[in-house]
Amino acid sequence: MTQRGRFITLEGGEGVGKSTNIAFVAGWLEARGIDVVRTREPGGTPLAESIRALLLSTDHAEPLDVDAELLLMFAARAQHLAEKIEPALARGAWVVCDRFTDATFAYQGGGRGIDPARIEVLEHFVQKGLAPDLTLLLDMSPEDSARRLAGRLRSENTTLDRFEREQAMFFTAVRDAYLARAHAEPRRFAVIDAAGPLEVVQRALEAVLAERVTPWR
Ligand SMILES: Nc1ncnc2c1ncn2[C@@H]1O[C@H](COP(=O)(O)OP(=O)(O)O)[C@@H](O)[C@H]1O
Ligand SMILES: Cc1cn([C@H]2C[C@H](O)[C@@H](COP(=O)(O)OP(=O)(O)O)O2)c(=O)[nH]c1=O
Repeated sequence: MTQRGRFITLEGGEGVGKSTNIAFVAGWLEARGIDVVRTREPGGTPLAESIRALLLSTDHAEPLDVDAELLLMFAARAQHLAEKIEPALARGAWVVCDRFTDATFAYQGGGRGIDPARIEVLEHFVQKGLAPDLTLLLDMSPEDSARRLAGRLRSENTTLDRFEREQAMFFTAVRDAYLARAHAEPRRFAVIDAAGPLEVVQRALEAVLAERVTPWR
């Protein structure tokens, strides 16, 4: 029987380096012969990416209700799990995902102020017990990440999405919620200081992967 794959997630605030480092994590695993599926949330399948577009859009005249936002996150997640994550894990591939449910607890829980107990109800309903095996939390102060985001905006000439338009207080609450979750589940989480130069961040990631992943093989 094929051994089920492992599920690794990358988390953190805006501009902490998740997209940059997901390639590094996937490459590290692939170099060790692991079949890796790289994906992201919200999104990861065509339909879930359509829900993502709706969630990030600033084109609607009416505000998006916070519960509607929460339900759309989980609707995208249900689709992503059914179409991509579960089949990949079942065939023995490892899934490396840019954000997952910890982001919901951080953004919709910490940022928007939704009671975490209500988020847990949806977590159980949609995930039916599935949880990441390892979560790499890239941690950085909201001030530093705002500076990085500003740099990216200048170089790529893009506009801010619906979340990126939030105020500093929102991002502080997001960070605090992430750190509280990492503190509560130290065996699943590894917190990595993301404020340093890329080589330093990647050396820290490599150390965590060597320590946590090697015993699984
Ligand atoms: N350690 C680092 N030091 C400096 N700049 C970085 C570092 N990691 C990523 N960046 C840059 O910061 C910006 C945001 O990184 P990105 O990977 O897109 O973050 P995220 O996916 O978390 O939003 C990009 O312009 C990226 O090149
Ligand atoms: C997965 C997820 C993302 N989000 C938000 C965080 C991000 O602002 C946005 C899109 O994620 P992402 O593309 O990772 O943003 P960035 O690369 O700018 O850091 O969706 C939630 O609010 N809840 C969730 O459950």
